[in-house]
Amino acid sequence: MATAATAAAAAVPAGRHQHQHLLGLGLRPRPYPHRLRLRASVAFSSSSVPSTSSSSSLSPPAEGGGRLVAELVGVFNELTGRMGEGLATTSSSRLLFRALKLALPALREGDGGRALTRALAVAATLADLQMDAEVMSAGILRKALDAGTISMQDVEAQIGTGIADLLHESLRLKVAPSKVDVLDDESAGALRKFFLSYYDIRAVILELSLKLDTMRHLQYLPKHLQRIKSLEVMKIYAPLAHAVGAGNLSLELEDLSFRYLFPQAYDHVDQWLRNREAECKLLIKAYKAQLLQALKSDDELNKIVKDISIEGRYKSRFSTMKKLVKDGRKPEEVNDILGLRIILDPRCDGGSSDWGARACHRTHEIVRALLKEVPGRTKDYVTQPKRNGYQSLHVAIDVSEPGKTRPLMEIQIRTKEMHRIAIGGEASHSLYKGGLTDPGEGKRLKAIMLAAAELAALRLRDLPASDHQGGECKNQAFCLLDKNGDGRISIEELTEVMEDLGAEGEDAMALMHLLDANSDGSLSFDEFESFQRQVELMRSLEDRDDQYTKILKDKLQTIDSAGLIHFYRKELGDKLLVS
Ligand SMILES: Nc1nc2c(ncn2[C@@H]2O[C@H](COP(=O)(O)OP(=O)(O)OP(=O)(O)O)[C@@H](O)[C@H]2O)c(=O)[nH]1
Ligand SMILES: Nc1ncnc2c1ncn2[C@@H]1O[C@H](COP(=O)(O)OP(=O)(O)OP(=O)(O)O)[C@@H](O)[C@H]1O
Ligand SMILES: [Ca+2]
Ligand SMILES: [Ca+2]
Repeated sequence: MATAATAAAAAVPAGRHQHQHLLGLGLRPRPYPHRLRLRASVAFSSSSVPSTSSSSSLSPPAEGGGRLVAELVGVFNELTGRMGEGLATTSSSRLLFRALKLALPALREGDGGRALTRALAVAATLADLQMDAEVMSAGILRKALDAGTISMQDVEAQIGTGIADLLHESLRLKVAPSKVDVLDDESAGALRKFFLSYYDIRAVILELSLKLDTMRHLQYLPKHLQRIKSLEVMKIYAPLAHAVGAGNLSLELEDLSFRYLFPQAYDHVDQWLRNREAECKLLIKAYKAQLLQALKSDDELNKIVKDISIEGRYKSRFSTMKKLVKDGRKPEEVNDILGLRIILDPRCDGGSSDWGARACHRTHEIVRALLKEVPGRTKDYVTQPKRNGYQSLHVAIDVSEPGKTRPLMEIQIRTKEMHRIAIGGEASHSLYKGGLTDPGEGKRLKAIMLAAAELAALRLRDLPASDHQGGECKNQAFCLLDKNGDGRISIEELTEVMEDLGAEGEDAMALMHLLDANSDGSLSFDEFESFQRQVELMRSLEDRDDQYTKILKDKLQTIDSAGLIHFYRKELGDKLLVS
């Protein structure tokens, strides 16, 4: 309903500052298809140091070698902060630190300065996919290997055979598609199955992340290669990503290849979706908040469920295009451009499925009372499950206002158990969209993934333990630099890491001089932490500047069309308050 939408938009906690920086380094988890922006280097020009940071411990570190250490520490913190819970253990961090020390100097010069940024973005993609440090390190090292700046012997000697094996496996995968002459549906399907059956699943995921990197930089390749690579991605890698459960990665891969394969159609769909995107995303957020509040305050529903969550999404370019060509509908007739999914947790699971059905139907009543349901487009797969076992209740909602037509919104209502089946069971999304046809195959795939994860955990356990035996490490970067574990970073320890990074020995002296606030010739924990804070500050400043520019641009674009000027003012005002 028109007024409900506007009121709900205004009710969203708009000004809440979104800086959930991971260790303050300017990177926060972002869902695809947003690009990751990882800076390869930190700018330490004195002009970017804020006037408030004039104390000696916050003065800028030395150029050259100091900058390299700052970069190593910054990147290391950023990546470990991004890793899934429990994955950044001490031994896995050591591995990542070693890989970064080997790869950073090798990548810094490559590809006009882009090589390092790209390698780090690959590692960040892998972290978002919950991969461990071994796979992330392999991602970074693969980019250095591809650039020809390090050899497999370097990896084996300096990092270890576990990663070298993973890299060998990923290099074997890389050439597999070229062994198939004709990429028709049949051979593409066979190739996808081949990947899943014969390769370490972690190498498959690594290859997918590298493909995403290639696709994000396709503009640098000649046109014919753009087409060939896009076709490969569309036929093999995007469905493969669906099949391994990396749904968001798959959507971005699809959209990128769609863009290069069918530029005109892409432009058409892209423009249509882009024109509505900012407003629709705000509406998704607003309806989500409004619905959650209404559902949580309904007594009858509360008797049946103990928890309610809602997910929202805006439809991707390629997925929309498929709907348009399927039966020639217009974009405004596609009923799930905006999507919400309500997931209910009934108080009584188990035996009586009746609780789940009752919860879904009560939720449907509340939705109906609040929003404008499009007649004849409701599908109740809760009462009548699909043959594959899929259960969910779907309604289409008209979110237009007088004089302002908008795309339709789909609301899916399901219980946690129904959701589990839709995601991983026999009605799984990978079967529904990922090109797998046999349910048994889905199960086997899951088993392979679990086994691979277990193996990875074992391998990491076998790595030599940290030098800091026993004691808890409060700051992983500090502990890795303080090799002898005496609680201070000595000039010898600093020189060693700087030489590994390709800097001169004297640079270590210069950096020590800058950071050693009490001039006792070594870096204490506190001195190191203030250095780290400075690295973080630099990164977040750059990021914030970009962010403000973007916010302003977005807001100015949408203010007229959405008529939500007060909402924007409030949001923008609050954001600018944070300095
Ligand atoms: N995981 C999974 N999701 C499904 C399945 N069937 C439907 N869905 C989800 O439910 C949505 C709507 O499906 P339906 O209600 O069958 O509608 P449709 O025929 O695809 O779309 P319209 O013709 O536009 O109404 C899909 O877009 C999926 O998100 C299934 O078997 N498994
Ligand atoms: N109504 C919805 N609310 C929240 N998430 C949704 C909704 N519909 C789909 N999704 C999720 O969004 C992602 C992209 O789905 P997409 O819209 O491309 O396909 P789909 O809806 O699953 O299938 P179809 O192409 O048949 O519509 C998937 O992870 C899917 O589970
Ligand atoms: Ca859909
Ligand atoms: Ca020491």
